[in-house]
Amino acid sequence: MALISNSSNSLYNFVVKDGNGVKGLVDSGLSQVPKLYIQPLNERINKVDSKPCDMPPIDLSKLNGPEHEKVVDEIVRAAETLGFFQVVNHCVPLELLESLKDSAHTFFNLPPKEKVVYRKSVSPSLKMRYETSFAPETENVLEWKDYINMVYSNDDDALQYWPSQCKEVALEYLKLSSKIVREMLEILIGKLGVEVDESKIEDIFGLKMVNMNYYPACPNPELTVGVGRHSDMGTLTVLLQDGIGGLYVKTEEDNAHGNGEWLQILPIHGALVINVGDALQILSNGKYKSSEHRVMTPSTQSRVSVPLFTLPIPTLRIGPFPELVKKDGFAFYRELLWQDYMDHFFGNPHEGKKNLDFAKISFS
Ligand SMILES: O=C(O)CCC(=O)C(=O)O
Ligand SMILES: [Fe+2]
Repeated sequence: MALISNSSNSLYNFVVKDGNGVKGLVDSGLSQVPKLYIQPLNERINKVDSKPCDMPPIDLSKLNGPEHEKVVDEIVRAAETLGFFQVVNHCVPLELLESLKDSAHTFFNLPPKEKVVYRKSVSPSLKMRYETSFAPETENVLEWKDYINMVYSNDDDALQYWPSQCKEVALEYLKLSSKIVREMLEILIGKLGVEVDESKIEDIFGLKMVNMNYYPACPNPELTVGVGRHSDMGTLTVLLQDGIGGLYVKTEEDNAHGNGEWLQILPIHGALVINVGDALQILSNGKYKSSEHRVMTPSTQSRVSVPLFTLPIPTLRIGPFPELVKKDGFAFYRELLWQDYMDHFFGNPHEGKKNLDFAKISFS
């Protein structure tokens, strides 16, 4: 076991540079959270100030029956208000969801030397990265999370570069949950009343990546955050969370679901969480909401979650759909190259929905 001195610098090196992650820190026999992880008061998550989200999960199997229109309305309404909803009776088998959670635990329980080979600086491919926190180079306080990021380009690369502990299940999950994204996008874009051709829809969610997030149990969970306030950058995210809980979403002021409050997205066995990202908020000229969310650190058991992020392809120019701008009379967002938005997003620590300012048109 490595000895960690109290200096922030050597702690940073141990966790970030040497690739031991928060998991390595916890395994070193930590009884108190180091300063590097203590959040300022306004960023800490207080369970008492939040309530559970009471929106029932949406049954996707009903899209194929007489209640089709009702389910479509539920999806559209959820995307317009909270920007988050849960779905059940989807196409991803429950056994696959279980295997995904198991394989996430298996990967993060590997000894550090087997994980560090995937650090950005040494990984044989940028298609697989093992990281900790979100942007440790620019954050004053680190997030209590390790994760892997598996970017999809083709099956062969995925099977070559993604870790053996999870590559097959992650690939299967990516394919099946991409079908859900496609179906949701057809519904959501269809209801905007705009005509978008087939190839453009493909490009709008053509960049796909599966992450596995690992939040070790923390001795002082109330002082830390698992993930700080942020919105997802892309088009739609499909998220598998385990049964531990801790995902909180902020309602906008005067929202159907609350008034600037934090709601917990309670775990539902077999359900997947779907949420709108910044790209879809921009494309829909603000009609669909990319909500601010964050994750509380677990206290007794480690938590895992597995998001599929879908994003526009980097070479696509993204802006509100022209027919919508015509209908609305103005554009809330400028058109931009998607690669530029991604560079902006990854260059800054999490700070709520601030990234969207990069695309917003100022009316003052
Ligand atoms: O772990 C979770 O429940 C959510 C994680 C998340 O928001 C993200 O990875 O963007
Ligand atoms: Fe997120």
